[in-house]
Order: sequence, then structure tokens, then C-alpha cells
Amino acid sequence: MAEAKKLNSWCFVCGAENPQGLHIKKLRTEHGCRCDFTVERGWCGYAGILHGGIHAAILDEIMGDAVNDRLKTAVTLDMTIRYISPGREGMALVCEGEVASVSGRRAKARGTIREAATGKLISEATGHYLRVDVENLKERADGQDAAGI
Ligand SMILES: CC(C)(COP(=O)(O)OP(=O)(O)OC[C@H]1O[C@@H](n2cnc3c(N)ncnc32)[C@H](O)[C@@H]1OP(=O)(O)O)[C@@H](O)C(=O)NCCC(=O)NCCSC(=O)Cc1ccccc1
Repeated sequence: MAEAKKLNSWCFVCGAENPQGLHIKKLRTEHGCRCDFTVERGWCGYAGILHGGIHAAILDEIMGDAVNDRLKTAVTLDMTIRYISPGREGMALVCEGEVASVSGRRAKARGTIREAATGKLISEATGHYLRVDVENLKERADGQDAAGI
């Protein structure tokens, strides 16, 4: 548990130690995971509209956390996002994720981002995840660091 916390403490989405991070606080739900957040100016791209990459980062994190409840430690293999309505600077949003299916080491998850006040759908995603051995993942990353990759 302490090791998992250490591995996540610099997470771009939820890591408390990352000064460049989004500092999103996640909550377990009956069906998976959720977070509530407000769009900051620095998260926007064009004209005060939430950047598509930030949608992706938050959806991936929330779906991944829902999957981790079932597969322990998984990584994203792929994800697909539909951007339905712009998220705007200052808008309060809710992201929810849940596991759609599990088969062996693999899971499929789905997630949504909605406007908190109205429930209006802002974006939705599906993703595939694969259970991995954390130590192997860490060793691989350390090896790449050593090789300057
Ligand atoms: C570890 C692995 C995914 C697989 O490598 P290895 O262990 O060497 O195993 P191998 O290559 O043998 O494959 C095993 C099986 O998987 C299949 N398969 C493989 N790739 C794909 C594919 N792309 N798409 C579809 N399938 C694929 C492959 O065909 C094989 O299938 P088989 O068993 O023969 O039927 C490696 O490619 C990797 O590290 N990728 C980067 C992942 C990464 O960085 N993700 C982002 C960071 S996570 C995050 O940020 C979010 C988060 C937040 C919170 C919580 C959770 C998540």
C-alpha cells in the first residue's frame, strides 16, 4: 500500500507531490471511481475550452482506478473518446468510471465527464486495460532511465 502510494505520488492527475499536476481527488463509488473538479484556465486550449488531452488524462485515470479495484495493477492499452460538448473554464464537472467487463488479465472500462449542475454529457470514453506486475513495470522504467530513453 505504501509502495502503491509512492508510485502514485507524482501522478500527473492525482499525485499530491507533482507541482505541475491536476491534484484531482478520487473517490470510490459503488460501481467504480469518480472525481469532482472545476476547469482551471491553465487546463484549457482554444478559447477557454477544456483541452482534449485533459479530458483524456482524467477519464483514463478514473477508468484505470475502477479497473485497479478488480485487476490490482493495470495499464491502459487503448482508449477512445467522444468529445460531445465543450467543458469551459470555471465549469464544475464530474468524471465517473466503471468496469464494463473482465477477461483474464484484461478489462474494458467506460467513463463519462458530465456538467455537475445539469448532468449534461461533456465527453465519454471506453478503454482497455491489462494487468501487469508493478515490479516489472518499474524495472522497465528504471532500465529506460539508465539507457537515457
Ligand atoms: C505491459 C504492456 C501493456 C504489454 O507488454 P508485455 O507485458 O511485454 O506483454 P505483451 O507485449 O506480450 O502483451 C501482453 C498482451 O497484451 C496485448 N497488447 C499489448 N499491447 C497492446 C495494446 N496496445 N493494445 C492491445 N493489446 C495489446 C498483446 O498482444 C498480448 O496479448 P496476448 O496475451 O498475446 O493475447 C506494454 O505494452 C506496456 O507497458 N505498454 C505501455 C502501457 C502504458 O504505458 N499505458 C499508459 C500508462 S497507464 C495510465 O496512465 C492510466 C492508468 C491510471 C490509473 C490506473 C490504471 C491506468
